[in-house]
Amino acid sequence: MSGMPDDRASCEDGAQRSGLRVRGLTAHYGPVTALDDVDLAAPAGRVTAVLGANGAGKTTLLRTVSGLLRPQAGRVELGEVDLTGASAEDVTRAGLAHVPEGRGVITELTVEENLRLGALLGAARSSVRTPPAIADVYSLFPSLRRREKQAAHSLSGGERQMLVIGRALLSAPEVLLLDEPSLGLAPRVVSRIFAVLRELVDTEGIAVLLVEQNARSALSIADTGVVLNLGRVVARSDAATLAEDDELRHAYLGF
Ligand SMILES: Nc1ncnc2c1ncn2[C@@H]1O[C@H](COP(=O)(O)OP(=O)(O)OP(=O)(O)O)[C@@H](O)[C@H]1O
Repeated sequence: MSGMPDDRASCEDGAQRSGLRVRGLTAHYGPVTALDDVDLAAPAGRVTAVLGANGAGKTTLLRTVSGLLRPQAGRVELGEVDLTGASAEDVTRAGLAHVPEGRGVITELTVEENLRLGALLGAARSSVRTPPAIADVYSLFPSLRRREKQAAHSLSGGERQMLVIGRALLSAPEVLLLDEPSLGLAPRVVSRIFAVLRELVDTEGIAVLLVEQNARSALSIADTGVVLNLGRVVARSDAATLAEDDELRHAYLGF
């Protein structure tokens, strides 16, 4: 893809490490406007939470950023690289990993085989960012190591979520897009996954864009939050300020 950085020097210049930026993003499904002129930034080394009720546009935002849906207007930028309208494959190659809602593991493959798929993508990006080893993912999520030879369909919901996050990390992303990673999981499992994410953001400088209906949990690990309602940004602030805003919490965040 034209303009994509292809060597370490361009990365060190900050071409990608500054994270994700979305400007004026507008997306429709036929007559339904799902995103309306959305601006947001997910900087490197930060967790940015995208919050809002059912139908606010959160999933559409991630699908548009990751190239699954073409926007009607606006721009998606990774550092200085314009990814607007790029294919999902080019977006992944540029360093954006999308973990969709619903735990997209390949159930017939073993845990290790699922992880090897991520490692293939990471190998393709190794001139830009050093990918972790599969052993590193097992260190982050020890329960995956215990099940490395098992088919992914035998995993619990929490383990599946760990597997898809692990697979995404192996692709050596600059930006990790996570759609509802806490959905259906026990609070203890959510805390474990969020703690790992926080550590990765702090140590590796990855940018995380975290879509959550569970606003309270999301704000507990996020640096900043953006609140969507009917496809528009209705609030943005640091996480602590959003968590303390009673009016906003009652109107949009459900806690
Ligand atoms: N495939 C689709 N076709 C038509 N309309 C859609 C489609 N997907 C989403 N929408 C509509 O777009 C709007 C935004 O939906 P979206 O799924 O992005 O919201 P969300 O905030 O992720 O909500 P949820 O948490 O329920 O997934 C909603 O009005 C929804 O009904």
